[in-house]
Amino acid sequence: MSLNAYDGILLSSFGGPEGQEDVIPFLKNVTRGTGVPEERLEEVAHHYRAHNGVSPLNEQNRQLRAALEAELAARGIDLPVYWANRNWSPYFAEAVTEAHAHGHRRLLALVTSAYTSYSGVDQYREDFVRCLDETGLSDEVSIDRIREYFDHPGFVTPFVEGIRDAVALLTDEGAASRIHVLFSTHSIPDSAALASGPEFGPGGAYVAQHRAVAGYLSEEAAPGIPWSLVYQSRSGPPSQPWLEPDINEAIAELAEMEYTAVIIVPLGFVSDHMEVIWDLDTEAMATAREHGLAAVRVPTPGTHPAFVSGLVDLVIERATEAAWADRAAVSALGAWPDHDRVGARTIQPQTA
Ligand SMILES: CC1=C(CCC(=O)O)c2cc3nc(cc4[nH]c(cc5[nH]c(cc1n2)c(C)c5CCC(=O)O)c(CCC(=O)O)c4C)C(CCC(=O)O)=C3C
Ligand SMILES: [Fe+2]
Repeated sequence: MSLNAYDGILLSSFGGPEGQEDVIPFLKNVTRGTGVPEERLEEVAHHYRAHNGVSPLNEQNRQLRAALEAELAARGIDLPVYWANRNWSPYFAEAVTEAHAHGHRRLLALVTSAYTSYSGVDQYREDFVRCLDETGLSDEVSIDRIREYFDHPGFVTPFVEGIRDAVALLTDEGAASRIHVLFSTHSIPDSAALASGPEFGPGGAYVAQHRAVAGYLSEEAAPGIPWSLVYQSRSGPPSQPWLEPDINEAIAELAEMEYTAVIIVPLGFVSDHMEVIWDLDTEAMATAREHGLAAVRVPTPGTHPAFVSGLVDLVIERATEAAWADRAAVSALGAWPDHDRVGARTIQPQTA
């Protein structure tokens, strides 16, 4: 298949440290210009230190790139996949310079972030603009960015399977009578949530998207089991309001309400990176144990075949400018709109 609209894919991610000596420089990159307090940085440094200073994220992205290459090849689509990050090497400027040197000019960015937020959308746009400026390639290279895929079948299918497995496991263990599903995502400041799409009310598009997918997953994979949307990985100064409740507080409250088991769904995350293996597998699991609750953490999409193939479907959808009605989406919000192009002389608006 020839997809003339693009000649390369830019797998775009957050980046993470690859050894103890990277931890502090990485955290400085992440928090530059933000009001994250010193105590919080030390706390988070400790999470990385406990894993030899290595974030699992980079290896997960290398595996995702390999899986995408295999899926593209299997479908006869000739597009190279470049991988680059916001906060750690390989940085966007390196990958875009390399892509340009190989003769590629029209890149499509697949971002490892499924929802609308500053971190997941606008900040990537700023990264792309800056990297084209820095490399002097703004006139030659363009970068389009795939739409938010929070309700694409490729992203939700791994969660459907994981939740069904967790229900079955807890039912076998006899804890079924009082299960609660906790859909967990990254807390962000209330003001940032609102700014993600004020037309959706106080939590903005960010909260509306999570609620929509959680509702779908509940019906599809855990019908009749109560659920709630909870938040994790709060940062920033204590004086600033962030989305609540925190997952650990929610677990304590469920124990008081005589629930006996929780299913923890890492709904906001694409792979098992540090926020998942520390804040959920280490902290939230310990909280559940303290309160005598059985707990199962569902896998993230990672390199699940449905996710990988869904990402390739999204590439095809964008490259062929698929009709709106043909764009896959499982939630009531429908397929999220495309974003405008960055670079290549003009910023061309994409029409829906
Ligand atoms: C919405 C969101 C996502 C999901 C969407 C997306 O993927 O973008 C996300 C992902 C991630 N966040 C990550 C790591 C960190 N995030 C931090 C800080 C912050 N995150 C925020 C939000 C988000 N973060 C915010 C509002 C801050 C406060 C500072 C600021 O206003 O920017 C800090 C600094 C320390 C701290 O404050 O916790 C670290 C180290 C990693 C890598 C994990 C690994 O290494 O395996 C990943 C995938
Ligand atoms: Fe973060």
